[in-house]
Amino acid sequence: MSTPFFESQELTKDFGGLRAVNNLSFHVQEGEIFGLIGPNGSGKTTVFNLINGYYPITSGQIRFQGTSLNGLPTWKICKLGIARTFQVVKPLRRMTVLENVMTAAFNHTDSLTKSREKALEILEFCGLIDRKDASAKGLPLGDRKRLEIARALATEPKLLLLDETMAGLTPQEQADGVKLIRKIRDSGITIIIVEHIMRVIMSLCDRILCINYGQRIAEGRPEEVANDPAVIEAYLGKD
Ligand SMILES: Nc1ncnc2c1ncn2[C@@H]1O[C@H](COP(=O)(O)OP(=O)(O)OP(=O)(O)O)[C@@H](O)[C@H]1O
Repeated sequence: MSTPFFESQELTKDFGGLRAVNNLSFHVQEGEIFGLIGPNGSGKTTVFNLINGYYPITSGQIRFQGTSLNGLPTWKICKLGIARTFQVVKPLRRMTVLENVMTAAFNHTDSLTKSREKALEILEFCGLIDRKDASAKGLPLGDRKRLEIARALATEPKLLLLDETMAGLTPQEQADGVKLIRKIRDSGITIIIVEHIMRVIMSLCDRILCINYGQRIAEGRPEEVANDPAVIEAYLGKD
């Protein structure tokens, strides 16, 4: 059997007495958009924090292109080709949009010229080029979310973890966001996306894993997961 592009095996995370992620196994194929959904507090962001090394794993394994990520620091995981965005976006406020993206581009180069070239290319790709000289602190939310994605892309990931990039956006901004995410995948980057907006998840994902209390409750194609009684119960309750 060939090595999976990304795999989590029996992943578990305890915060004291709270088991936030419980024996969670899944894999992602290269080129997929893979959705991770579940009610509030079900463990989605914690899974991202384990993948990118922000929290140590309690037990289990995470492998990326055959390499174990267990125990690696976040910067090494980023160098291996995994980038993420954060639910609450925090750009470097005193820098411009371009400078923000340049700092991320230094992941692969020491050259100012090359980081600038890379950042300009990414800003063009993300539809932010007209904002390049704007201060990051004054950006409206839609642009701040795009900047967050641009900064992640500038690290040149093979796998991108998107954490609620659509929250708080207008329907038009969401539609533009969906287009951008498809364009990112079409450029050869595999995506795991955490998102509460079901319209977005259903239209984007090849496969979806739904978790509750840190445990798998369903996995499959979007329509299969959306119609799964365990998923409906987790979101809406039993009655
Ligand atoms: N650093 C931490 N210390 C203690 N408990 C934590 C910590 N981080 C998360 N938790 C707990 O772990 C559980 C899972 O939280 P997590 O943020 O991963 O859920 P989530 O599915 O991303 O939620 P949401 O959809 O609301 O963002 C929750 O009960 C949360 O309170």
